[in-house]
Amino acid sequence: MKLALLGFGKMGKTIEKLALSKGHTIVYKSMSSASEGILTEADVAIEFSNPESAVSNITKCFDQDIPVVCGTTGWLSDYDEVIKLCKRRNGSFIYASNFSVGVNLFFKLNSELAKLMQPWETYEVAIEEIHHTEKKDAPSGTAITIAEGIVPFQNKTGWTLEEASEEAIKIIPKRIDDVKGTHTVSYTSAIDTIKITHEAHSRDGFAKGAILAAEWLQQKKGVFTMKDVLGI
Ligand SMILES: NC(=O)C1=CN([C@@H]2O[C@H](COP(=O)(O)OP(=O)(O)OC[C@H]3O[C@@H](n4cnc5c(N)ncnc54)[C@H](O)[C@@H]3O)[C@@H](O)[C@H]2O)C=CC1
Ligand SMILES: O=C(O)C1=N[C@H](C(=O)O)C[C@H](O)C1
Repeated sequence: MKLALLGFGKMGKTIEKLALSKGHTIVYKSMSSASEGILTEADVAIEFSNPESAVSNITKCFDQDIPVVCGTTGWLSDYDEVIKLCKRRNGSFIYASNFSVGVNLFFKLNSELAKLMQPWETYEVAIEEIHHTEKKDAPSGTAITIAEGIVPFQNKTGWTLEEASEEAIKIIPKRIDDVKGTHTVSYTSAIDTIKITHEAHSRDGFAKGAILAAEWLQQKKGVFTMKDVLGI
């Protein structure tokens, strides 16, 4: 498969390494205004840039009829517009706040736990996310997806970075050195705490999942998620 990498930082470089080892080729790379290669030669584009650049990069791919796998977080206020555009252009698109298989299994576990905890009202749910100090957005996209998985079962309507309320789940973002990504969901009562944690040991899981999504998306039309890719 011929890949375009839109964004060539920590994730772009990890994806390049693992894609080459699977026999794929990189025909285009972009780092802000600088780019090398020809975008239209790509079978699929993988977009990991920053919250300000994601929408214009995705649009550029739709304009040139190139399927897009997007992992950039922090741009979701524009998600509905991007989906409408994808449908208008008959494009191909997958966004995931986290492409790692482990985190996608964790999302399922999180929803199951939220369902199990539903009748036990003395427990207060909270989410903690820890990432490296270069991370631009807070809370992490993954923490937002985790909150969305809890909301239907815990009589909440959303999340907050402030104090927890009747309606909102508290998310606590922490930034520490080179932490790759650790997410913990806790249910705390006066008596005890129940916790589940996913801890990424490297960026390889995110990159492998994004490549798997690109392989899956090639030749397909429409808007998909990692649930479609993994069949879970
Ligand atoms: N969905 C997932 O599984 C994961 C998502 N992420 C997200 O991916 C994004 C990138 O993460 P990192 O690679 O760690 O960041 P990074 O800061 O190391 O790399 C971003 C790169 O994008 C480049 N860039 C800036 N403007 C650009 C533009 N207009 N077009 C193309 N490239 C541009 C920068 O020069 C930089 O090299 C972040 O939003 C992060 O939260 C990170 C890891 C996993
Ligand atoms: O910026 C990162 O590094 C990560 N970002 C994603 C997020 O915001 O959830 C995924 C992963 O946790 C690493």
